[in-house]
Parts: sequence; structure tokens; C-alpha cells
Amino acid sequence: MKIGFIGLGLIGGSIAKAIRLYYPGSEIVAFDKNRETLALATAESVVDTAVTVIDDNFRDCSYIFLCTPVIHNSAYLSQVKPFLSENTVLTDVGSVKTPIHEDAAKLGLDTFFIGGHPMTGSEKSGYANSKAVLIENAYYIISPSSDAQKKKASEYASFVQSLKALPVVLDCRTHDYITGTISHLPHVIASGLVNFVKDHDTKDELMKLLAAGGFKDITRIASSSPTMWEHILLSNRENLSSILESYIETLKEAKKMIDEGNAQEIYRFFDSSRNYRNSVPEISAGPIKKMFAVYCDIIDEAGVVATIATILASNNISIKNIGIVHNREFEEGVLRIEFYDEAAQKNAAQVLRKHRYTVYERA
Ligand SMILES: NC(=O)c1ccc[n+]([C@@H]2O[C@H](COP(=O)([O-])OP(=O)(O)OC[C@H]3O[C@@H](n4cnc5c(N)ncnc54)[C@H](O)[C@@H]3O)[C@@H](O)[C@H]2O)c1
Ligand SMILES: O=C(O)C(=O)C[C@]1(C(=O)O)C=C[C@@H](O)C=C1
Repeated sequence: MKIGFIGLGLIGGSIAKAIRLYYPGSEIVAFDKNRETLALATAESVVDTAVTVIDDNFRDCSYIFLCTPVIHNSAYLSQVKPFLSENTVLTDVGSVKTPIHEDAAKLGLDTFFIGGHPMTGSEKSGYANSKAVLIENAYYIISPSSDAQKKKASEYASFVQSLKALPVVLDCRTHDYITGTISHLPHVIASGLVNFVKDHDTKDELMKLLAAGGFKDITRIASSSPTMWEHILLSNRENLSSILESYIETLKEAKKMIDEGNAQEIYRFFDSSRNYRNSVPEISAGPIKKMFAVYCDIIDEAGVVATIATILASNNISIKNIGIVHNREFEEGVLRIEFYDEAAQKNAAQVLRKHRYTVYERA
């Protein structure tokens, strides 16, 4: 199987790495404007053929993935067109789908183009941050161009599944309304909030200094690539305009209940959000992954961390992360040890208790 990539950053790189992992014999051809990326991907044997122009190397691909910022993906449709063969699935990973579907239709690529969008990612970008596990357990939206593509679309869905992602079929317009609400709006809110704090901070930047979990949890995504988000907002303008209008109404209602000192409404507001948020499934990949950690009381003396690491190593338990933490629950400070899976977490707790350590298990 030969697979082509145009753009090999966070998402393109992650898909290419997953393909390399699950289809080690496949041939991967990649084009990216960044030559260092191509050199690294070739050195890591993720890519077999790195090219600096889109040429014959893309002929006979089973899949061609467009993985650059969304407006550029559309621009590449015409450049790859001469190299498509009957069985090629031309796809993209862009966060907005309707414009690229329209552009593909204008170019007569209806039988080739099937939109794709893995619902996973990070605030970090670039090939260096890519990894195969990024798409593992992530919903992967597939948007066929027409009913005529049923067979190709179902093969694409199976392929996505074989890379350990979870395919979901959605038409491009529904996709853009949904992602506008659950992804594009939150990015506007996060960046707006960060800019708001920047503009309202005290002279000695006390807000920046004191910002704690609340601010940091809701604004991680404000560190995302500005280029990527410029392309997304410009491509989903109609949806975002009306979604933002409704959201502004929600903010106005929140202001009203505060102005009126309406305790019942305020309680209802937070109660309803808590219930809904607690019902959001955690199965899909995303930034919030289940953690497998134990917390262990330690006495403050030299070598204690090394002792614990040795005990775990001698029981064949691998540590993912280890460090002392201070938080509201553990004011004195405890050692937090993170593991790769639940079995290791349970095993470690048992072993450490056997060595008379006080252990707390937390997710
Ligand atoms: N980052 C996320 O969380 C995320 C999640 C899902 C989908 N997406 C979508 O995936 C696509 C890629 O995003 P990413 O996060 O991988 O970005 P990225 O910045 O990590 O990667 C983009 C890659 O494309 C290359 N590139 C940029 N412009 C180019 C051009 N004109 N020609 C050739 N190569 C070019 C860059 O060198 C880089 O390697 C976007 O369309 C984005 O909407 C992103
Ligand atoms: O986890 C993140 O950092 C993301 O922003 C990922 C995220 C999102 O959830 O909004 C961003 C854009 C995508 O198109 C899909 C996923």
C-alpha cells in the first residue's frame, strides 16, 4: 500500500506514524514546505520518499492525506489531481469541511475526495510533536462527498479503524456546525479570555502570577498555532458568527442573574453545567487522558525518591512520571508517581504498602 502526505506536522505526522506502526510494509511519500521535517521523518524511517514538489511519486497512492492548514489543503487539490488513480482516496484532516468539499466538487474530484477529521490534537504543533497514539481511541470524522462513494467510504472507515481510531460518518455541513460549537467556539473563548487578562492585568502582572487551575485548565488551547486557527475561523465564518451570537446571549443572561443577585438561577447555572460536563464521555483521545497515579507520603530525607523508584523497578513496574507535589489535598507535599496503565497503578500501590508506605490512589 502506498500512502501520500501533503503536510507532515502534528496531525499528518501522527497519522503517518500510526500507518508505519500498523502497516510496516507500506510505502509513505511526503511533501512538506519544511525541509527539516522531511529530513527528520526520513531519518526516523516514517517516510520512504520525501519530495519538495508534488510529482509522479504521488501516483498510485491508495490514500493521499492533505494535512496543511485548511485553506492550503484546498489549494493543493488541483496540484494532486493529475496523480490520482481510480482507486485513490483523496482526503484531508482539516478542521472545517464544507469549503474543501465545494472546491473538490468544482474540480470534478467528487469520486476521489472524502473529507476526514480526527477529533484529537494538541496546542503543540509540528512533526516533532506528532505520535501514533494521538489518534488512538479518537473519533475520526469521515465526510463522503456523495452516496456514490459508499464503498470507498466504508473502506476508508475500516482503514481508520485499523489505525485504532473510531470512525464516525457525518456530512460536511453538520460537521462544521458541530465542530464550530465544540471546538472553534472554545478556541475563540480561550484566546479571548487570555487576551482579556493580559489587557486587564495589574502593572506588576499579579493576575499572571496568581492564575491557577481554573484559568490554566480553560486556556491551554490558547497556545495553539495562530496560522491554523486563522484558516479555521476564516473557513467557518457563517457558523461561527451565529454560534458566537448565541453564546453572547448566554453571557448576557449570566450577567443578568449576577446583577439581580438571583441565587436560584446562579445555582441552576452551575448545577446544569456540572451535570452535563460530568456526563461527557472520557473514552476519546484528547488532552484529558485518564491518568494512573498513586500518591505516597514520604519523609524528607536524601535518597527517598531513589528508594521508591528502585522498589518499583525491582517489581518490574515502569514509571511514566515521578515528582513531589503540593496541592490543597496534600499540603505537606507527597510523591506523585504516574504509571502507564491501571494494572501498574494497582500493583505499585500494593508493593509500596507492603513496604509500609502510606499510599493514596487517585485518577
Ligand atoms: N492541531 C490540532 O489540534 C488539529 C486537530 C485536528 C485537525 N487539525 C487540522 O490538521 C491540519 C494540520 O494541522 P496540524 O496541527 O498538523 O498543524 P502543524 O502546524 O503541526 O502542521 C502543518 C504542516 O503543514 C506544513 N505546511 C504548512 N503550510 C504548508 C504549505 N503551504 N505547503 C506545504 N506544507 C505546508 C507545515 O510545515 C507543517 O509541517 C489543519 O488543517 C488543522 O485544521 C488540527
Ligand atoms: O486538544 C487540543 O488541543 C485541541 O484543540 C484539539 C481540537 C479540539 O478539540 O478543539 C482542535 C482542533 C481540531 O480540529 C480537533 C481537535
